[in-house]
Amino acid sequence: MDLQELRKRIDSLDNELLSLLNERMGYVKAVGELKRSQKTVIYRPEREKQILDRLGKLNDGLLSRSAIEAIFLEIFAVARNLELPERIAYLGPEGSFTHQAAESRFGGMSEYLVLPTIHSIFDAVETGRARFGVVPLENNQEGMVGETVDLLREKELHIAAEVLLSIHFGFASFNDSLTQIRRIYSKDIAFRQCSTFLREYFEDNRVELIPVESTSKAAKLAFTEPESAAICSHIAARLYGVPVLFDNIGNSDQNRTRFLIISKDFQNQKSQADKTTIIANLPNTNKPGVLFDFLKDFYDRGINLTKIESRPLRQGSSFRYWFFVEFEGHYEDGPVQEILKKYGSLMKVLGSYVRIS
Ligand SMILES: C=C(O[C@@H]1C=C(C(=O)O)C=C[C@H]1O)C(=O)O
Repeated sequence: MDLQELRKRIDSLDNELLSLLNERMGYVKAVGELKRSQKTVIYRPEREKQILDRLGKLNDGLLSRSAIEAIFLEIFAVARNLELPERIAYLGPEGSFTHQAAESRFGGMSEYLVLPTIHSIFDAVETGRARFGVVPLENNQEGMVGETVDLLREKELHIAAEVLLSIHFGFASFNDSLTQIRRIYSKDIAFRQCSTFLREYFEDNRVELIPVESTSKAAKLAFTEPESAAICSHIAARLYGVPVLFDNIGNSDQNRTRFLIISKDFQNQKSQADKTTIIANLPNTNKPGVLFDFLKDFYDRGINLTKIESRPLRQGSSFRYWFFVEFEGHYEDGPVQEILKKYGSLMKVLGSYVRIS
């Protein structure tokens, strides 16, 4: 087949794809109307996961699983926008890893609200300025983002979904010679994650490491200030046009961050593989074994705990704690319900959502 013929066939398939996509959107619109009349939520991550799993199994062509996901996640995002355009708030500025996480789920066409702090994202979702918020929860090298965890306990919001993102840092600057650099901007967590690189290249040195709220703000500062550099995402360096001098400078190339999509709603149905997040205020007794008993409740029911983290209660000058707990399963599962009933109001369920591995 010559080029002309190949392109003719591609054109004809594109025509079919377009008409099929429009037909699909017709059904999506009808689903949207049903949801509106039943006052249920638009975003159903568990249904999207089911579609991706089914297509992944069905697929025997040239497309990889991640290619199918990329294409269909964009189709879902466009579909949801057609059902009801929903604004999404994320931790900015543009080009942050949180931006990347938000786009991976809500696509390039959604309306985004870019906010400067995690707190402001919770506020935007709480007041309805945004339907969803995207916030970082934990990094697999550094642990939890305290502000997110504490706000999850404080506010009446829920977790709709989780997103996992590989974090690759670059070193960006207009100065080609490292000796000209006096200041390096980044998030404090990123300085720690790139400590080996910093020690190796700025060992003797007189550089100042200046923490800022986000790595994209760091890129912006590296763009405006001479004698400066940023440790930031590629997407941020590109956004501000700062050349990346060294790529992938993290101590570990297994560096991943887990983000949460928060919303007011709490309606995810069960999928094949769910995770549940709860806040556990354990009974305030001085008796030994309170935490042990709680953990045993999970062990006895064969529920796999995936995380337990203590956080300070901040009650006077005491050293007392509450627990951020995650486990496999849905909050409606019988054994989970037994535990929740046993502890009553001491437990707060933040959400059950599709587990991403
Ligand atoms: C159409 C729906 O709404 C949204 C869009 C989906 C889609 O495009 O297939 C799937 C789930 C929802 O996030 C639905 O719930 O079925």
